[in-house]
Amino acid sequence: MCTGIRFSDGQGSVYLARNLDWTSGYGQQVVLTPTGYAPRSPFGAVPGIEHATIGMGIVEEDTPLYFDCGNDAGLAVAGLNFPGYAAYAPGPVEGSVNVAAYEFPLWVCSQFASVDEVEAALAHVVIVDKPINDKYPSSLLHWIVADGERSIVVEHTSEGMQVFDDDVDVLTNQPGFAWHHENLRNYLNTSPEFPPETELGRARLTPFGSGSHMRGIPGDYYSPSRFVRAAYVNAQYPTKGTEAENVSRAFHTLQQVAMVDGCAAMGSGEFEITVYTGLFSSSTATYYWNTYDDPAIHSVAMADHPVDGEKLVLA
Ligand SMILES: C[C@H](CCC(=O)NCCS(=O)(=O)O)[C@H]1CC[C@H]2[C@@H]3[C@H](O)C[C@@H]4C[C@H](O)CC[C@]4(C)[C@H]3C[C@H](O)[C@]12C
Repeated sequence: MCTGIRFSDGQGSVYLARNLDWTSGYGQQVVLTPTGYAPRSPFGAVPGIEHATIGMGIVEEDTPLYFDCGNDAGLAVAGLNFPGYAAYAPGPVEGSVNVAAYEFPLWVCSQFASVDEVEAALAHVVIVDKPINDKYPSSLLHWIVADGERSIVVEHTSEGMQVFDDDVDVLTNQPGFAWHHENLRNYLNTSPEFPPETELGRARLTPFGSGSHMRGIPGDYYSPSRFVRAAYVNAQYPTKGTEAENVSRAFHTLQQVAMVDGCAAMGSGEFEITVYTGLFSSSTATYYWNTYDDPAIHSVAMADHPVDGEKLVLA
């Protein structure tokens, strides 16, 4: 499973963070796509790199396959599993902008500067089941796209393209975003408040301590439960101004929905873990991450490398 969250520093910067939950990694590393790089876009959706992009991914056929990334204009995107719902066009559709599923994050970050721009462009987009090669068939995903103002969720299903305003700035896995959003109405009773002394019959009852009104927030790893828990924590977290505070915020929030070895098996019997937690900060154009086995937070800033080169940079 995976969880993505977006928040801002209140000064126009975006922080987009995600847990990548799976049984093992794909050999992913931080990849910087500079503006001089010449993409090989199967249907021409990514003719060139307008915005330098940094994020976590792998490189195949000299092409960055991003799991999540952000750009020099303060726009970011993350892809999360959506099997059973995601459905892509079997081939390119004439008259549309045809984006191969694997290049969707690069298309977003290399071409656009804001969520509004992406949303407008999506009206003409078809996502195509065009794998990069035989080794990596198209993944069935949905995406959260975020900037300093807001986020949207992009789902391409048998109904076609659907775009949702994500007013809670969270995404997990199945079912679709609309279901998760409706499900939040089951948790209207939850709040961070400290309850007053209450009378029950002749008894006067006081809380054991803080957290009493959080009871009911689900604690398990199931996708609907992680959505509710991440939405609660992300919404209640106070706005923070500094980079250090916001990095801390992202990792603490995603720790709430991180998967621990041995607790949740997939159909194969293998256990899911949070392989890595990644964060893009537009405030400093920096990608931060840690892994299951190395919880120390590492970072690479765009400024650490030339952003106008021709070659992909593996940081
Ligand atoms: C497995 C990852 C999603 C994790 C997740 O959401 N798990 C949910 C588990 S469950 O179903 O809900 O149980 C996804 C996210 C991004 C994906 C990768 C990116 O899309 C980049 C390439 C795309 C290629 O087509 C396939 C390999 C790949 C390298 C993908 C492998 C895999 O599907 C990734 C790593």
